[in-house]
Amino acid sequence: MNAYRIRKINAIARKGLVQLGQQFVVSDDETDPHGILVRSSPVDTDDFPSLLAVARAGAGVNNISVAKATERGVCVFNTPGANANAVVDLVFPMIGVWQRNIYKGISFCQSLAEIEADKVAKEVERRKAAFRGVEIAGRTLAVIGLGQIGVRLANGGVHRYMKVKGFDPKPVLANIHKLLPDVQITQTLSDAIGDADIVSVHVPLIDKTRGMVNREFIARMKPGALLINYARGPIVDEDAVLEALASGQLLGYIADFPSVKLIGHEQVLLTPHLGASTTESEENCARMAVRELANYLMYGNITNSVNFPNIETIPADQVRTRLIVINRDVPGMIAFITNILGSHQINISSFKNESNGSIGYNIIDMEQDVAEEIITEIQGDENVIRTRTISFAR
Ligand SMILES: NC(=O)c1ccc[n+]([C@@H]2O[C@H](COP(=O)([O-])OP(=O)(O)OC[C@H]3O[C@@H](n4cnc5c(N)ncnc54)[C@H](O)[C@@H]3O)[C@@H](O)[C@H]2O)c1
Ligand SMILES: O=C(O)CC[C@@H](O)C(=O)O
Repeated sequence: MNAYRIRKINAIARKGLVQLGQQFVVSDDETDPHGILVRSSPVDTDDFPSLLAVARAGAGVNNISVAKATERGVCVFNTPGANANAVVDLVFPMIGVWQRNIYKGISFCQSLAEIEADKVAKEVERRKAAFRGVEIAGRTLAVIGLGQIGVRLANGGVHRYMKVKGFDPKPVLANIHKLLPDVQITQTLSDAIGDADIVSVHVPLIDKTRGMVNREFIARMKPGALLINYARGPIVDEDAVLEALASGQLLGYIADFPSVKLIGHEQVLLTPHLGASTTESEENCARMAVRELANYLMYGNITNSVNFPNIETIPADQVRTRLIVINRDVPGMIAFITNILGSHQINISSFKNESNGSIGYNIIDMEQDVAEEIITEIQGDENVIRTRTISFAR
């Protein structure tokens, strides 16, 4: 087999890239890749004719044309949890920076460079009352979105002696099992945010969450609360935030997504999309994304896809051909595929099928070569999105 061509978009940590063996050629400017490794840059999967898969080294996939990818049988991966510690590790310090007026205190200290050395200590004691803050212990934290980040943040709040509430309309059970018992899961959004001093949003950017934090959302919050957005900029309606800051409904807004409207506002603290920017997180994401992509390209196996079901099977020694069939999940597809193979006297040594409710994914192993016409016959069905054969030269 010729090498798989990988296009690397954005900086992907070396500790991940080195996992790619000689079967892969990685470059920043490949125009017709089989696989793409990306972080936050936009990817239109229709731009790449031979594309089989995109691996997002990170959580959010709003920068990738997932719907188009699904229609073309292109698998999209992300790396759940790989950068969650990094985000939580930043949100709590940022709450402290706000609640304790640290950013104002730091710039005050810098201004002391201008005065005489023997007056510095006296000036510090004279002026420090202006930067007195409030503690987070005892305050109520509402976490919206109890996923990989939300659960860690909620538990972190408990460890900081906060009263913690969490809301998620469709949580993943495995995440909920990791919540500390002291976290109160609410049935409604209002129950979570109604009396919270701090509301932190950790949901993906999808159609339903775009502009989710709007005037109505903010009106349901406790007056004078702090709003935090380390999820995505467009989840929050910035005009609504600015109005609420002016009226006192919100005391402050902390976000990872600077915009012209927010920059320079004295009740807004901004970081430059730094949530996942730690050495550990970048390495975790890169390792995970590379493993997912390589396993898909070499074997058709799927772990952590956002548009295809998880499926994994190791080819037995005697297998020569692995046929992958990606189809719309309608009745009769398995019978359709096996009937065609059977009618050509092809013996199937292993057949594995998984569905995510809309896409069916089949891995069919055979101990012989399969003629191109047979694949074309399968591909001819209107519900077959894509076929692919992987040959194992033994
Ligand atoms: N600032 C950064 O650098 C950074 C880093 C990592 C992730 N993120 C963003 O944070 C998001 C969450 O990351 P994660 O790893 O926790 O993802 P996740 O998929 O583990 O969790 C997201 C959770 O949000 C829930 N959810 C969806 N719609 C909701 C709604 N309307 N109300 C409440 N909950 C809702 C989902 O059910 C899920 O449990 C990502 O999609 C990404 O956009 C940003
Ligand atoms: O790659 C990054 O630096 C940010 C990643 C983050 O936004 C995510 O969604 O995981």
